[in-house]
Amino acid sequence: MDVAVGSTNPVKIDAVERTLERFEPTVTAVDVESGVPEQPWSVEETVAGAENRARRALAEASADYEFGVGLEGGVTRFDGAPGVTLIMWAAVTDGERVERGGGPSLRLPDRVAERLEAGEELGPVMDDELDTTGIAESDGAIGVCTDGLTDRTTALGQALACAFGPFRTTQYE
Ligand SMILES: O=P(O)(O)OP(=O)(O)OP(=O)(O)OC[C@H]1O[C@@H](n2cnc3c(O)ncnc32)[C@H](O)[C@@H]1O
Ligand SMILES: [Mg+2]
Repeated sequence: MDVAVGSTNPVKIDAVERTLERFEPTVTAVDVESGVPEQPWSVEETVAGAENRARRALAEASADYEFGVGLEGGVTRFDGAPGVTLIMWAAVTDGERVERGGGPSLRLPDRVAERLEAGEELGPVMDDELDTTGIAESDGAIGVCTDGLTDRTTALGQALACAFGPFRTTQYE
């Protein structure tokens, strides 16, 4: 099974390889535009980014690729939940159908939220606050903020499972 992923972030490639392991996929990174701002600020923008990445990755891969996958991180304010919440969405397409799945979500620390409100991007803000380099390409904000109870690879993998699963089961027929 050949899968084209619309990102070159190693954490996203890893999430796809690990989650789809039982299908022994060949996973290829395709550098595509998400078509949304670098820091999506709503569910709508985040889902659209995932979908654009999935469609564009499959379109740019060679013809024998079966699935395009898009993973997108975003932030939003949810009615009924305080603060700014980190969200992540996955999209999978086989070229016709598109399925979407959400990942875990988590309230960001207030000092991080304030900088995002001021227009900054989560990855660089986390690196600055934590004195790390490329945290978005390893444990991610979700790894740091959960004290390692989960990490970005696992969290993105959950979103992918929810978007990919419907292609494998007969429940939606
Ligand atoms: O190369 P791409 O695929 O764009 O990878 P990315 O890390 O930039 O990932 P996204 O564009 O999907 O995420 C949008 C922004 O949110 C940041 N982000 C999302 N989840 C994160 C996490 O868990 N930790 C740190 N930054 C995160 C990310 O670095 C971007 O600034
Ligand atoms: Mg990005």
